[in-house]
Amino acid sequence: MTTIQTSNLGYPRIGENREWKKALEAFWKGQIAEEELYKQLKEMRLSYYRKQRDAGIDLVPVGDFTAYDHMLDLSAMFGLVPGRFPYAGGKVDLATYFAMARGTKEAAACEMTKWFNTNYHYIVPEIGQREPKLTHNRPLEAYLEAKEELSLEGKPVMVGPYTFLKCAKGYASSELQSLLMTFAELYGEVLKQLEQAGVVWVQLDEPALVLEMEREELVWVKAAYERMAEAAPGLNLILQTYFDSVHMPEQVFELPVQAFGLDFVHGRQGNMAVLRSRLFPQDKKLAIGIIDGRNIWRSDLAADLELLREISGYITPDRWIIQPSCSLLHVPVTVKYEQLPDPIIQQALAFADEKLAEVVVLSRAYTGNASAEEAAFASRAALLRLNQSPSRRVAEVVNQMEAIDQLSTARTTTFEERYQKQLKKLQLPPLPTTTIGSFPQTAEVRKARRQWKNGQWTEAQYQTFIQEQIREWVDIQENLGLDVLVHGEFERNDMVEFFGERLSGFTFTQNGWVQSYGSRCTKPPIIYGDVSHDAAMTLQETLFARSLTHKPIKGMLTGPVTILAWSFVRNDIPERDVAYQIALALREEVSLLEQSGIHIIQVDEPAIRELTPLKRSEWDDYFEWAVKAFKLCTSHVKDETQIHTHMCYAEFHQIIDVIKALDADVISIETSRSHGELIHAFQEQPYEKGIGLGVYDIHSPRVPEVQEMLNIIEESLKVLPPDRFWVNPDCGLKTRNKEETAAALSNMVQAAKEARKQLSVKV
Ligand SMILES: Nc1nc2c(c(=O)[nH]1)N[C@@H](CNc1ccc(C(=O)N[C@@H](CCC(=O)N[C@@H](CCC(=O)N[C@@H](CCC(=O)O)C(=O)O)C(=O)O)C(=O)O)cc1)CN2
Ligand code: MET
Ligand SMILES: [Zn+2]
Repeated sequence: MTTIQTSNLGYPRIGENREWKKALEAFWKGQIAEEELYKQLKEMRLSYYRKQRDAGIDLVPVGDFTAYDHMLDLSAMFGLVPGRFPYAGGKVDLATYFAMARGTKEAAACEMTKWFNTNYHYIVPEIGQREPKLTHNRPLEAYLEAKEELSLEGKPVMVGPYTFLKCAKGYASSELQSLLMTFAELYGEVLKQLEQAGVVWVQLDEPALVLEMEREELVWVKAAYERMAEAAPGLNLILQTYFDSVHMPEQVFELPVQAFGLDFVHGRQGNMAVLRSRLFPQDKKLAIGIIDGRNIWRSDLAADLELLREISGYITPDRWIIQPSCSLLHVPVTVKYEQLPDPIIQQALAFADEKLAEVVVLSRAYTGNASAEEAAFASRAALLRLNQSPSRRVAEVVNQMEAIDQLSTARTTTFEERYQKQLKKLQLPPLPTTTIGSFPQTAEVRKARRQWKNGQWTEAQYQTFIQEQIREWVDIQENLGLDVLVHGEFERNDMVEFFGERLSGFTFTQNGWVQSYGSRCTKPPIIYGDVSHDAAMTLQETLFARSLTHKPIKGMLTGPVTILAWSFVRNDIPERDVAYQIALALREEVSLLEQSGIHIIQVDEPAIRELTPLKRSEWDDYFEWAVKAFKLCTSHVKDETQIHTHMCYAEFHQIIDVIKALDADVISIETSRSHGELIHAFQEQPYEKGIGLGVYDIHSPRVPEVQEMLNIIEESLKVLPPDRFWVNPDCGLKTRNKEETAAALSNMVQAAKEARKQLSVKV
């Protein structure tokens, strides 16, 4: 039998010990120079290539590595520098590149948004401000470097023109067709140069082809790909889709490329149906995404072998490329240094490096290699041990879940009625000001936590330290004149990991970091078993804050859907059931806060939009359980208790109905980077409950002027009810420093006061 080609779609940038993050942040702080940054980045890049090659991967991706984000790399390569940044043309320099990502004093950063249904955020390309041009050939540089330094025949990777444009903003949908042709020329030039350099395979990522697109668009996509194929007729193109099954397979398979990459993990049902209907063209290669690039569990390789056997009935193995389902960007680097408390869980894990090993084992096992076959059965045994582990099932939780329909999922009074009662109790001014929860997680705070976790600090020392932080920031908030205060979340390493650490059913890695945006990483907890509430999680800090002030303190919880979305989740039961389990646990925490006299409780659900299925036809089912989960933990409170929620990075206009269905008394949403679009949405669909539109971007170190925020408030009040409008930043302030935060909040309170004056004049 022939050997089967193996491939990888993309490798994590951050490094085994987050070297990448550390290098970038050192550069931004001025601790290392540009040259040193480049040197370190190059070392990392080459070491990742070596690792992948040594693992036995035939097609090692090049060009996926970045200094911030792969979409921003494309914008820069095409000279798409927004007009507000100075730019003289030519290759975009590093300062401009980072300015687009992070903003400067003079110019606001580019918008950042979720990459499909992941917790990765990309920098949104802005079309129409500067003429697109090919300023340099980035994939070519990466290819040549790998060839020269390592004699590696790399596979250049980039997002394809359709997905690039679908993820961009600044143009009307009527312009898509002509833009596709403009970009086809530019991509064509890139590909031509790659062909001339001797490149064999190029991967063009087109995850947007899994969305339910218009048929017409695919006609345009075809024209664009024909143009690109003409430019580089000798090149082999892999059209790569992921995160779900291709939407219009018949049309997609007509595109002039040499291979199609399909996701057989997250789009298994749809993509297998495509193969079974014999739609896959026999003269193309099939890149089989079979190892899950989105979760950390080992693959059941014995089951994968069975699937491959079925696939061989539709397309012969000499035409296969075996690979992960998507880029490994979404999983941590290696299990090698992990020591989880439960060996059964430890043995069931596979991060990026282990997944590449799985890809190779699978291709060898399929072609009859005995030790690979053995390894395939060992993986099944490891997963079986996990599934049968008694820690997975907790009788009490099972019983609770069975009785779940008896619990309330709706508040007893209408919004109008209870909001009046709440206002009376809370005595707030019009346009009340608040924040989203977290205050700066300074180096000092992180160091304190590390010392406590290492045992260098006692529990008491750490608690005292946290109390000092809370005290300092309650004072600051009072002095600034904010209306609803928070304790600041200093005790939390992360809004999800923190709750995971206090609930049952979760376990943790030491170093399982994943990039979320730019240099920011998260360490998603692992939900391996039934989830339940053990003891109060937030009472101590919240009540301490309350003891320091007469102003209302808002209790802060992370919602069930977000805890689910930002954890690595067991896959032996439906996600919905895990969400309900978390909801039941949070319901208890909400009760504890309420019983302790906390009258405002915020349950953050920033990930509710992220988890929506990519196919709209599956939305209703998802929203039904997502909304139910939220209501399970919030609807049982008294009328006087005000429930807040918060969301960020969402295309809210698509989910306003869902936001309404949550029935939260107040919602705060991020808007500053995409304000206009949202205002427009509220014009069309009025929103009647309490709402705070973020008046400033917290992801940028830039301190906004009073007038800017006043403008946003004024604009918002044209479409939203002034008696229910709140003033707040876009999101939590944990990534900012103290000075920026205090200065920005001071301006925000000022802006709210100005707006109140204008309001009283009008009234
Ligand atoms: N899970 C999650 N997803 C999210 C968000 C979020 O808040 N959480 N927000 C949105 C945006 N994404 C974000 C993701 C990460 C961060 C972030 O601030 N991450 C921190 C890490 C946070 C953390 O877990 N910190 C830990 C560990 C910190 C750490 O690195 N400690 C050092 C030591 C530090 C020292 O001694 O100074 C070490 O272990 O080596 C802690 O505080 O305890 C970072 O990358 O810098 C912010 C936003 C969307 N998705
Ligand atoms: N309460 C959280 C915070 O302020 C909400 C963040 S949403 C990503 O950090
Ligand atoms: Zn947020």
